[in-house]
Amino acid sequence: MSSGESGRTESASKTFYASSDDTKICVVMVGLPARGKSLIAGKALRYLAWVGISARIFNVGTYRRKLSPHPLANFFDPHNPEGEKMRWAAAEAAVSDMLKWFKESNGVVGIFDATNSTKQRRAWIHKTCTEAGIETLFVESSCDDEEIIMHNILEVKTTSPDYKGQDPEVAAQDFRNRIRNYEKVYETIDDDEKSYTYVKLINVGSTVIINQIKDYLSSRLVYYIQNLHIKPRSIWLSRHGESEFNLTGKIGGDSDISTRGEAYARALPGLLKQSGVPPGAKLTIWTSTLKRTIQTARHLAAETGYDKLEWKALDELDSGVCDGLTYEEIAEKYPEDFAARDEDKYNYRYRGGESYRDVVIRLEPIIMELERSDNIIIVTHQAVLRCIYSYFHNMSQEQSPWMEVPLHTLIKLTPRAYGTEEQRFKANIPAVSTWRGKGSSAKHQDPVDGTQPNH
Ligand SMILES: O=P(O)(O)OC[C@H]1O[C@@](CO)(OP(=O)(O)O)[C@@H](O)[C@@H]1O
Repeated sequence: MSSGESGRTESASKTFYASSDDTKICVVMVGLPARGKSLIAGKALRYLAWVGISARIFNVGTYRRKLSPHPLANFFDPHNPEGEKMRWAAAEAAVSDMLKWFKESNGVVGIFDATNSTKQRRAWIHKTCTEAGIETLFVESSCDDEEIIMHNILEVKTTSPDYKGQDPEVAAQDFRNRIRNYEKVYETIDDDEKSYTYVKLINVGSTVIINQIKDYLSSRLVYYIQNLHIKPRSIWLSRHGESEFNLTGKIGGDSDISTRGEAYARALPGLLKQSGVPPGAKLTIWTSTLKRTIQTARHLAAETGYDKLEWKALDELDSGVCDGLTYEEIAEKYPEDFAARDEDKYNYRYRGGESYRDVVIRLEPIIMELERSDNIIIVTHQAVLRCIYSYFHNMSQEQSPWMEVPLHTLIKLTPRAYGTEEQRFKANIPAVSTWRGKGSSAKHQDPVDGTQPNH
């Protein structure tokens, strides 16, 4: 949009991908138990939700639990007819619900989370989906790293509802026996299935084999999945130190940091250390190309020797014709725009500028790179930080643009098997609050009582 055109709210239904493309995909997870399938499924779901694609997981285990809530390992023995019957019934119920969801809720990506361990089962899913006009993407996760398998057995499976209230040691032993039963019939995806679209992940992220990717959405998904790894690491997020514009309540711009902002920049190396960086860990500093983030990371880079990278994609949301104005001035000059932004902040695009939706789209390569990377500290801006944070915490599009992200605070995120762990470290250096509540055009507002600056 060129500068001067009126700001407008993009249709919320518009997704990241071309709206004319009506591809529907069933992502079929494949793999023995404890191979990280549900972890991959959960991450893919979070990514899809973040880029605005309607997606849902259909976990066959959840359906099976309705028929058999706490089965022992022999339930999964392929020679146990009773168990076999129930497992098929559960798979059929899940597929039937998934097809209904595609049709009635306009779903785009259904993730079919089960072992899908035989060629027969996969052929059935492929045929059922094809008949319904849905493409399939098989994602096989195999793993021969005993340490990873043991970790999955203990950390994930002993917390499964299947073993609720049981001694974790007994549960882990039973779960190992369950795996043995699956191994009796397990067939990896091979040349017999080369007409299928599939991705095979060996030891999550170390080796990837890709076959027959046919459309854009599948290629994005495969690219995302192949970037995943499960090595322990953390991601630190910080806004720049308080800027001269923050002090006067002006938005956007490329101002220097204030004296207090500089104090934060000097405190940042200590704050990062205090947050717990594993000894000898490799860490990279990412900033935007704007002065206030570069100045904030300056001492950190000099004192630690960590590599530093400037990303244009991390620049603050472009506020177009409103750049350099205060919220009060915007409300006065562009009252309709001001109200429209409050009405739907995620989708509202500034005249000649961007919306939060636009920022998410330009941040996609950052997320891909983050998934591939080890420890990263990102020094960026309020709106950009909200978008990145909402990816890790699966925060809704309505909520994320209103989230409070205080200045002079370091956020440490550590991805875990299910969800992201968070710790916050506040530098004891005062700063204004740049948070603004709906309907307000106050220069500085405290999110708690809505009136006080955060000094
Ligand atoms: O979307 P809202 O809530 O307006 O927040 C974004 C604004 O945050 C600010 C501060 O008010 O970012 P920044 O951290 O870069 O200083 C503005 O520059 C930017 O326009």
